[in-house]
Amino acid sequence: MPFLKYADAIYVGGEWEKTDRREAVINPADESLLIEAPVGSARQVEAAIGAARHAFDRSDWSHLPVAERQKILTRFLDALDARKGAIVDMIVAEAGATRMLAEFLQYGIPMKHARRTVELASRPAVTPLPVELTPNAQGRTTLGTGVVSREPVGVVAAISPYNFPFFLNVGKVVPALAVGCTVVLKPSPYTPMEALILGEIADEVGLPKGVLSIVTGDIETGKLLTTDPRVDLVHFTGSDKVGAMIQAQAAPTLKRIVMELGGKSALIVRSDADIQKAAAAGLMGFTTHCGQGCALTTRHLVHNSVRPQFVEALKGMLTHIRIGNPADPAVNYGPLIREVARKRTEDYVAIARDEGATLVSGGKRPEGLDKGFYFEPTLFDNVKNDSRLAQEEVFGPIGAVIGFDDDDEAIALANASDFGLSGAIYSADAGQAYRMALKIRTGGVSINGGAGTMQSDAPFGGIKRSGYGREYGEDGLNEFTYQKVIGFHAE
Ligand SMILES: NC(=O)c1ccc[n+]([C@@H]2O[C@H](COP(=O)([O-])OP(=O)(O)OC[C@H]3O[C@@H](n4cnc5c(N)ncnc54)[C@H](O)[C@@H]3O)[C@@H](O)[C@H]2O)c1
Ligand SMILES: C[N+](C)(C)CC=O
Repeated sequence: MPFLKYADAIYVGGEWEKTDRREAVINPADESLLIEAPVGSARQVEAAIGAARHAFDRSDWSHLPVAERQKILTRFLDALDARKGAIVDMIVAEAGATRMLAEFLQYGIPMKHARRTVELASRPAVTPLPVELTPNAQGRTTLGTGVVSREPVGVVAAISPYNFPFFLNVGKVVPALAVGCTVVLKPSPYTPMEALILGEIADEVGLPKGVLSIVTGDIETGKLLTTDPRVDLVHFTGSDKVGAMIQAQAAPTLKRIVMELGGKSALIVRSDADIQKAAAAGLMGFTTHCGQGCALTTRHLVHNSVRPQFVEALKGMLTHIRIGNPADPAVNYGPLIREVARKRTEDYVAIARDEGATLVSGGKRPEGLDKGFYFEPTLFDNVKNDSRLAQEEVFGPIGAVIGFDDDDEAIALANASDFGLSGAIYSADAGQAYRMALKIRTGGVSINGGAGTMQSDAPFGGIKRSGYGREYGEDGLNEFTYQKVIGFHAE
């Protein structure tokens, strides 16, 4: 399938450069070869950083009037929309997302966020300080005032994971460029195409050379980007384990970092909840993208009085799952990304059984699907919150049902996690759900199916091992800036 114009080259400083190394990228649905993707060399990665540094320091991008950057970025987003069909096909083939997920969540939402980000870039970048009268050394009063100016932080190394590749690449590149930063983007080696296509679009719309480079590779490329003194900010999305490595790698050069990491979020179902709606949310919480979502609610905390109904309802809904090749529009549940992820999920089934949890449904490779990295949606009941299944991020399709007896216990269980990314509450008493949401230590909580952090103006991010910093909305934009005070003096 000819997804890319330059499938054998990476985008360095505005030029397409062939690489010495190539690595196979396979389709997780059938293990077929998609492309022999280019892998950047250390020299090429260093050249991309150099080009970004030069483009930033020359200042013609960061000092452009914001309206000019907005025009270029709107052309950039329009050009992406013109290739939407091909990009959606790419996400289906490379990330294994079902067609519907690829179209609406993996493509549609980030494009909506990106257009809003471009609009928000014209927020006032300079705000006045109030006038202040201060006695000086001679006892005379001086007039203190000035402005606070938001400046682009500089060169950004954007590092993204495989599960929502287009979403997260666009979510890093667009706000960084909108405020005047320059960017070197490194995607996951499993999903390089959703990044390389951004280079083609940059070329097409005439983004100045060096403002955006796309380099490919894995750990070595990532290490170069996070240790090079010419990089000012690392904007990382991925696992907490790699996040911790990056924090250490970036420490000697004291880089700023934004970390969007993993989660083990709780769905709380109160006794007065609409059980059908809560079970539908529970289903989405571990089956969406085969469980490969950071903000999914994989821990289902259910009031013991309604737990049997919840589990039954969920079990019934699982019968509507159509597993198969996600390119087929009738399929609503695809594969995991690689065999290592499939095997890890299988291992957690064994761990959960050893821990005494009750297997309700799933637990193995689906029959008749021997090629591809498929795993049945798997539900466990009677899970203990301090078990490994409840505490560790599986990043595969396993839901864990845990009982509780009152709201305080539900809040305590939700918070008894090293992660703190998202959460959800179902209850007929929205006021009580809101009071509970205020006590839950995560970056966001959705009540009765509210859009929560998936809105374009809502800051997205976590606390604890889910990371720090925010994406999207004004706070997301501000992560790519620093504040400078310019003071005036008048006698
Ligand atoms: N919070 C969020 O917004 C969010 C969104 C999507 C995924 N995630 C998380 O991402 C993880 C799944 O994605 P993954 O398996 O691709 O993550 P990962 O952490 O294994 O890899 C992420 C990226 O880091 C790179 N990398 C690996 N080692 C590196 C190093 N030492 N230095 C620099 N870069 C390095 C990888 O090549 C990849 O591009 C899950 O934990 C998931 O929760 C978080
Ligand atoms: C990108 N997002 C937040 C939709 C899903 C994370 O894996």
